[in-house]
Amino acid sequence: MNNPIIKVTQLVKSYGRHKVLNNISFEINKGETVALIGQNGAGKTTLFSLLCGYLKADSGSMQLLGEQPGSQALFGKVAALPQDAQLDPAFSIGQQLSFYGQLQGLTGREARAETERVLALVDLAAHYHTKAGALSHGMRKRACMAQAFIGSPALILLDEPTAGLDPANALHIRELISDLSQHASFLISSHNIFELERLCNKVLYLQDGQLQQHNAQPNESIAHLSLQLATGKEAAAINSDEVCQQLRQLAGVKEVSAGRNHEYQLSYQPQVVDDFDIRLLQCLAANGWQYKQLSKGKTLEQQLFARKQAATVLS
Ligand SMILES: Nc1ncnc2c1ncn2[C@@H]1O[C@H](COP(=O)(O)OP(=O)(O)OP(=O)(O)O)[C@@H](O)[C@H]1O
Repeated sequence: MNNPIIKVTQLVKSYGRHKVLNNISFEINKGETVALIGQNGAGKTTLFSLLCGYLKADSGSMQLLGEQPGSQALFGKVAALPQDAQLDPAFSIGQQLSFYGQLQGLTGREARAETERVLALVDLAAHYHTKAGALSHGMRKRACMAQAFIGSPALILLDEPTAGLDPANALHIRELISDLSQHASFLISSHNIFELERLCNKVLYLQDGQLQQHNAQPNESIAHLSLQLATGKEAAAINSDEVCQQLRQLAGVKEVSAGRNHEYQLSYQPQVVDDFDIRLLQCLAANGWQYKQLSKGKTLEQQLFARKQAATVLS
């Protein structure tokens, strides 16, 4: 039997007359790393706050590991990094994280060892005794993240974990999440969909109070290619309708669409021809078109953008 780590059913949350979450339902299973995406104000933090038990829903039900959000039984099993997580500036981060560990039932010695372990994970091992107020914004953020890792929880909720981090630290945190995802399930919100695309195998997309869900895993029966033609002097003469027409004639092609700057998106059935790339390059060469970039796969941005366009057309 499938026992979801998170089960949300027909959840509704309004602020006054503003219905932020309108009857949303979803499940997250053990071992999944799930992205929560949505525009500013879409309701991501509201959903996180509900899951953490900081806010009460108007209606609907939520279960985390079979328990109600905020339940004492979840202490140590579910960890959260809120968007505006803060540490007390007057105390050392080691003291604060150790205290949190002791609240989870660790002895003083165990809590100190655990704090050292999680601070090392986020490259702050040398700052055990540094007061939170003396850390940079990015270091404080990493310290808060370390707190979320204390005690090896089964479910970790991260609201914008890499916002405000420099690229090297953001990469380090992504790698850390990727390593830890072998042992814990993650729900991660971020505006950086490239990072979510690499980390997550499922995407929850909040829009207008509704949730759309889709797998970030590639569909084996349909493959995608992004092609950009060279933008030299001759490129101005390239007729994109003509390019689309020629590409559509290739065996296995399902769909071709033209974007800006001589960019084209192709979807095709890889099982129809096993040398599709070569045939595509032959087609370009035969027409005198040079490619600037050719990349496999469809980015999450393209998937979401396509969904949005479709929704706009339907409405
Ligand atoms: N305490 C509150 N009282 C009234 N309205 C609120 C409150 N908190 C949030 N909202 C509104 O609810 C909507 C969702 O806010 P929320 O912070 O959940 O969005 P978000 O997706 O996290 O946005 P962002 O990406 O900007 O962080 C917004 O329109 C916001 O103005």
